[in-house]
Amino acid sequence: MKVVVVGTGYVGLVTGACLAEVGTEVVCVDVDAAKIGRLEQGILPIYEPGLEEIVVRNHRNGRLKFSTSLEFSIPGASVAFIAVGTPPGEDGSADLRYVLQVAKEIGTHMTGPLVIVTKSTVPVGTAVKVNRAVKEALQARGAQLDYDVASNPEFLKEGAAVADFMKPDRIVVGVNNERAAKVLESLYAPFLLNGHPILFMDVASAEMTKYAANAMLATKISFMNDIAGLCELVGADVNKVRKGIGSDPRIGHRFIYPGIGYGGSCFPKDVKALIRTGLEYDRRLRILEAVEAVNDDQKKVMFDKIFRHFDGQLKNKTIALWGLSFKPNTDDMREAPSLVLVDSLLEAGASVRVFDPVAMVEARKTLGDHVIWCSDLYHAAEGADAVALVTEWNEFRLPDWQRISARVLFDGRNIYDDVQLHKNGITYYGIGTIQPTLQKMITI
Ligand SMILES: NC(=O)c1ccc[n+]([C@@H]2O[C@H](COP(=O)([O-])OP(=O)(O)OC[C@H]3O[C@@H](n4cnc5c(N)ncnc54)[C@H](O)[C@@H]3O)[C@@H](O)[C@H]2O)c1
Ligand SMILES: O=c1ccn([C@@H]2O[C@H](COP(=O)(O)OP(=O)(O)O[C@H]3O[C@H](CO)[C@@H](O)[C@H](O)[C@H]3O)[C@@H](O)[C@H]2O)c(=O)[nH]1
Repeated sequence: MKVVVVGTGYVGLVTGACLAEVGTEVVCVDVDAAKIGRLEQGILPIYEPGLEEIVVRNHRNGRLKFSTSLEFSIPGASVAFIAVGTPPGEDGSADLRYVLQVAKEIGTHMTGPLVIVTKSTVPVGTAVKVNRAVKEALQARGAQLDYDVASNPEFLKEGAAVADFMKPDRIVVGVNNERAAKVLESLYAPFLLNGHPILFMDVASAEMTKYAANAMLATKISFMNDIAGLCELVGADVNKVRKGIGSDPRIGHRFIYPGIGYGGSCFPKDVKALIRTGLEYDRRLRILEAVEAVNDDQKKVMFDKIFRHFDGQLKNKTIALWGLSFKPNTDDMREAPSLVLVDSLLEAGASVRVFDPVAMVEARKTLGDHVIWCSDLYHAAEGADAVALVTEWNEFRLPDWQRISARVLFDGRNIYDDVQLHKNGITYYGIGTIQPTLQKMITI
């Protein structure tokens, strides 16, 4: 089977490479000619563990091709995935212009029967718009070709994208007829060997499933961040509370880690878009409004702790940041909480030294020369008054504290052991853990 994937970002490139890996003939198409040129040479536009290997291997063996031309790529394809961005518009709604542009191009260039699949995250009703755009483009050229429009939202996580795609918990497919279902079932058959299901449903439900999944995960995180804030006030330790509640299988251990707020290209924008869809139907999604508000506040929590610790005097203070990306194992800086923290620190007059294992090139595009770029965690900590752990990269987990002169540590992801840090003479602030002032009171 031949497949065209339009858009070679996180989703499109991973989809194309993983489909090629199991034997499908794939052409990945993108308007960004420089990106396509680099991909042809085996240079990837993003850092994603395991991706380079399968891209290069399948490109070499000829199953994975790259092109800037949908016109030349689409003949002979049975499936066309639309995997372009759906960034938030000014009112928070998903901007569908790229999706509909691609739909129009597909209608303009398709030459035979085709299943057109939206893989981008799109609000309910988008498949209808895609259908209309394809139909109009076909009519404009006087062509009559069979096609179906299906919805197949993607659930991969950045940093684990290849593993998530190769071994999905489930594959959700929204279809209008049996014909499209059969094509997609055979395309995905190699990924279902681990027993996880392909869930067929109507198109609107598939589109909604994606937003509901991300909204639920974001809700779990904001809920825990709210509880973490209360833990600090009452003198409880959220790490213990997390284990205590996670052990109930109805709650589960995953996605209940407090931190400095969720970031990335999905949760913030998808929560916004779902709230917006609610408003279009005159229905306020009050839980999600709170989820978003809690997250906005959570991104400021670490700065507030630093500010209070230094009695509001951050001029002439140097703060070292460990990690910049919105989560480990990615260089994605979209909506990264580190950006909010850096802004606040600079505004308060602090100087900021930063190190991230892979996101520095990407981060430099936003932070420029406003921070001091360092070569590793120890270099970042050199001469710093405090260290702030922002992203829980593995290489930050076991530092040699003897090499760190700063006597205060702000742990934005609760990865360190406060007792061990105290032994090393370091004052420790976690998120939702027992704070130093209260620790002293408890000791007294
Ligand atoms: N990033 C994720 O982890 C993730 C996971 C699941 C779903 N999604 C959703 O998938 C979609 C894509 O996300 P992403 O992070 O891969 O986006 P991205 O911004 O990384 O990549 C989008 C790509 O589409 C290309 N493009 C734009 N218009 C085009 C056109 N007309 N023709 C060809 N190419 C075009 C861009 O050049 C870019 O390379 C979004 O809707 C997103 O919400 C993302
Ligand atoms: O317990 C947790 C889990 C995550 N996070 C934060 O939440 C954000 C998102 O993390 P994660 O979900 O792991 O990464 P994404 O790549 O954004 O993946 C989410 O967004 C994708 C795009 O829609 C979906 O496909 C995935 O299923 C969904 O997990 C990051 O800032 C994390 O630090 C927490 O604060 N606490």
